[in-house]
Amino acid sequence: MDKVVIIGVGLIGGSFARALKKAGAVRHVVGIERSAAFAQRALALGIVDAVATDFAAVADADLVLLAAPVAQTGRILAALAPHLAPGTIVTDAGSTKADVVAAGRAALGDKVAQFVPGHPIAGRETNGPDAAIDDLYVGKKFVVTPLAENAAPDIDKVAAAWRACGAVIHRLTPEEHDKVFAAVSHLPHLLAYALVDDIANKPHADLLFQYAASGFRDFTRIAGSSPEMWRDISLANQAALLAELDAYMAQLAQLRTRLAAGDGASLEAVYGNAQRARRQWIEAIEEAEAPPPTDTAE
Ligand SMILES: NC(=O)C1=CN([C@@H]2O[C@H](COP(=O)(O)OP(=O)(O)OC[C@H]3O[C@@H](n4cnc5c(N)ncnc54)[C@H](O)[C@@H]3O)[C@@H](O)[C@H]2O)C=CC1
Ligand SMILES: O=C(O)C(=O)Cc1ccc(O)cc1
Repeated sequence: MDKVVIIGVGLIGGSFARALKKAGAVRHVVGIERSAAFAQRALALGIVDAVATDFAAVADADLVLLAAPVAQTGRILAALAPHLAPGTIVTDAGSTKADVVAAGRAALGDKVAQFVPGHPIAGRETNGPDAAIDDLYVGKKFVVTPLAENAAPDIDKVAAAWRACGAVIHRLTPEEHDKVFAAVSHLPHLLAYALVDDIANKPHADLLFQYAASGFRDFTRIAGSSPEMWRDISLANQAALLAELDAYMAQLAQLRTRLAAGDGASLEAVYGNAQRARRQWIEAIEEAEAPPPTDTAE
C-alpha cells in the first residue's frame, strides 16, 4: 500500500502501523489523533511518518484504520465521509461490532460499501503509542464482520493487511461477534474492574493489597486497561453483556449456596470441570498460535 491513515494512534493503531512497516506492506503512514501529545509521540517513535489534523488526509489513502474507542466511530466516519474517494477502504479495530456497523451505515450513507468492519483479537492492558509493538498480532486472530454491501476484493484487501501483520483471518456476523466477546472478553473485564474496585473501597484496602499475590495479579491484570475504552465497550454491547452477567450471577448464587451448605463435593466438581476446560483451552490455543514447524529436511 502506498498510504495508510490511522485514526487513533494508540496501542492498536500504533501496533498495526509498526507491523505493516516491518512487513514492508506500506510506504507512508499518516496519523490523526485527538491528543496532540500522542500524535507527536507517535511521530517521534517512528510509528507514523506524518500527522494530520484535517480528515482531508484520507483523500488519497489506500486504507484507513479507525482505532479509537468505539463511541467515537460515528463522529469520525461522519468527519471523513466527505473526503472518502472511491478507491479508499475504511476498516476499524473496535471491540464491538453491531454498534460500529450501525454507526457506519448512519455516517457513510451510500459510501458504506467502502467500510469493512473488523476486530483484532490481540491486545493488552497498556495504552497509548508507547505501548505499540510490531508483533502484537503475530499468530493472533483478526475477525472480519463484513457488510452485505462489501465487495469481495475490498474484504480481501483488509484481510491481506492484517495477514501482513501476522494475523489469522476469521469471519463472523456482527451479532455472533458481540455475543461471543460479551462472554469471553467484556464480562471478564467488568469482573476484574469490579473486584479491584471492591477491594480498593474497603477501609483496610492497603493491608489487602499488601498481601495480594500473583493469583490476584493474574485475575485483575485487565483492570489496568483504559476506563474510557471499557466504558464504551460495555455500553455498546449492553444487551449481550447483561445476559452474560445474569448467567454469571446465577452461577455465583449457586456456588454461594453450595459453600454455605458446606458441600465440598459439589464445589470440587465445579472447580474440577473448570480446571479441565481451561487446560484443554490452553492446549488448543497454544497449538493454534505456535509458529509453523521449520522444515528440517536436507
Ligand atoms: N486494548 C486492546 O487490547 C484492544 C483494543 N481494541 C479496540 O481498539 C480501539 C483502540 O484501543 P487501544 O489502541 O487499546 O486504545 P488507546 O487508548 O491505546 O488508543 C486509542 C487512541 O485513540 C485516540 N482517540 C480517541 N478519540 C479519538 C478521536 N475522536 N479521533 C482521533 N483519535 C482519537 C486516543 O487519543 C488514543 O491515542 C478501541 O476501539 C478498542 O475497543 C481492539 C482489540 C484489543
Ligand atoms: O489484555 C488482554 O488480555 C485482552 O483481553 C486484550 C483485548 C482487549 C480487547 C479486545 O477487544 C481484544 C483483546
